[in-house]
Amino acid sequence: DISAKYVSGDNPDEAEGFEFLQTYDKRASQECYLSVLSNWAYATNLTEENKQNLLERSLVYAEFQKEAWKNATSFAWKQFKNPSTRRLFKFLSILGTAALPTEKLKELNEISASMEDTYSTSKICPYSLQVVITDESENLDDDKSSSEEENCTLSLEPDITRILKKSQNYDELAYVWKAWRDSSGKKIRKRYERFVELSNDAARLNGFADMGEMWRESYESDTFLEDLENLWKQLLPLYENLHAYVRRKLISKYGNDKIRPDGPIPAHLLGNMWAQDWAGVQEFTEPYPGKPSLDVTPQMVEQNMTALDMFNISEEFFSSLGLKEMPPPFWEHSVIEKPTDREIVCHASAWDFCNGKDYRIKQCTDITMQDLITVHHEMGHIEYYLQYADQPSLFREGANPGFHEAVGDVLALSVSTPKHLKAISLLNEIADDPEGDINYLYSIALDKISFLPFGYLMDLWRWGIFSGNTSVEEMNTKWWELRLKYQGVCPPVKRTEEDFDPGAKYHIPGNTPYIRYFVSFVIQFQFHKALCEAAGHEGPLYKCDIYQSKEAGKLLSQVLQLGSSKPWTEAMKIMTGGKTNKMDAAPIIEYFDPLIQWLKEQNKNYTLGWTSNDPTICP
Ligand SMILES: CC(=O)N[C@@H](CC(=O)O)C(=O)NC[C@H](CC1(C(=O)N[C@@H](Cc2ccc(O)cc2)C(=O)O)CCCC1)C(=O)O
Ligand SMILES: [Zn+2]
Repeated sequence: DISAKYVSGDNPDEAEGFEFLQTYDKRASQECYLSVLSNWAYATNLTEENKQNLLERSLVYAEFQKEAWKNATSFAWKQFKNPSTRRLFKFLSILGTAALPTEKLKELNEISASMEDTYSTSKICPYSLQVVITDESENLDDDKSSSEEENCTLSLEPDITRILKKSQNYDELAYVWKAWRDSSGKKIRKRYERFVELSNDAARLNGFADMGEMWRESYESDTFLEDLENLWKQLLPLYENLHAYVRRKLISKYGNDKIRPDGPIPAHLLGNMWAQDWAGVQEFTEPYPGKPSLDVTPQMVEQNMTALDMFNISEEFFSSLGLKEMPPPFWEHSVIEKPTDREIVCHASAWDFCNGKDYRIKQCTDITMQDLITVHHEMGHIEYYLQYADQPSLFREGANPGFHEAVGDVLALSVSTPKHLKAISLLNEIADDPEGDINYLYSIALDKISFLPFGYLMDLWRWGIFSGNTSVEEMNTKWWELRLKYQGVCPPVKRTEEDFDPGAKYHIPGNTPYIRYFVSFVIQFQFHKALCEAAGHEGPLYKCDIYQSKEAGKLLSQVLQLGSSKPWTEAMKIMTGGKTNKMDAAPIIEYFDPLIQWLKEQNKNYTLGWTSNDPTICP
């Protein structure tokens, strides 16, 4: 509800505008609830009926939004005196895809739901069967009975994810890497091309040049693109040093006939389907082997930990800071384990049902440390929803999307410390010495530093498509040019324009913008530094654990309660105690400094960086 603080100035139009907002706010929450509920029903049970319900409900919601938009834009809201009222109208004046004529909106939603379905139900055959199912059903050996396909039941989560982490067989990894792309991305290329056209139609109806520009609006900054480029320039040395070290370790494992000492790293060897985090190679590349492992997965399994235990551990961290606990409907309606009786979207997600009561997480939780971190990430979204629940519906968003992505990860930076893991008896012993510290920083770098170029290039690629700088005929070639330029990785098998590798990553068929994660991976260290200072931490930043600090919780809560009621620059100023209102790479560089010095020493006689004259195949 909109409290009296939005009382209008003396302008009669403004008083009427204020009344309109009150009515709108109530209706918006109701319509939002129904829309989210139908979205949830489909995501947790991918049936044709649920898809149809979702598509119908989406059209009803669009009609409501169009109606509200017509009313809102009939006011001269830019002259309104009250800044919050003006801000509410500003948000209302961007209609989004609901601006499309009904037929086009129907087509857009239909394509969106079907791409999500294809991605979420994609399966591949095990390496032992060596059968690659593609549209042309070019089975290597035609007389293989169709029963082969029945054995082809490996899904991304948890099966393929586990293989990519565990297998160290070059050819098996290459097979799985290709088979996944054939069964997911390749199948949606045509639909995605049409999806881009319709998205751009919608963007132009909202007064934007293309959908990329409409997405960037969320950052309310006309220096956003150059700010990002500046951050990347500051972070590239960290990434190059990690890349050079890991490449050397992989060469000694797989042989220098597989990886050039000055070349890109084959993308399938880094323990992750998209090479976006390299935690999977920690075991055999860590600086000081033989130290107690920092991956507590074995202990979690040994203690018979359940998904529910993991959620309770996470909630306890939030409440230890004095933040809000998960409300009863959360525990009642969340789906935290992969069901066995139906197909669902396994990609983890947090949901706000817009009624101030119902909040849920959907996660096919695996009993691993990585998934314990993901639980904190998702619960961070829920905490943000809870903190801004009293804002008007239009302000129930993150200060910017990067803020929303940073909340859970900030807490996870404390949870991951050996000290904390020991405190919750997930680690028996810790190597509390300089070598142990380097191993620890290395394990966090494999999550955070390795991610940076991927977090950046995903939307560099998509903005290029939306703007037309990248033509649809060269989508895959452009993708691999960016993957080479920023990530220094290459495809183990030849890629052509028959393929559509970006489509093999959830956020492309899921149409979720991605630059939010690059922003988050930078600002979460600004937040960590600020919260550690509030908690009275002394010593190196990477040793800080804000657990049980009510002061840290108070500062975080002050920022989260704002939602999107103020520009994110003001929220950043509050978080940093007035130090800055910008994204700043200094805290992440400070955090990893001991590791960077160590890596520079290790790399001093070796080549940094990479070259390749064909981005579409490893040299
Ligand atoms: C209804 C709805 O959609 N809700 C939104 C939240 C909201 O907008 O309110 C939502 O739940 N989005 C899902 C998405 C899931 C994950 C993800 O996609 N992560 C990125 C990048 C990354 C990787 C490592 C990491 O530590 C942090 C981020 C990837 O996996 O590539 C998967 C695991 C982690 C987060 C998410 O939670 O952001
Ligand atoms: Zn998130």
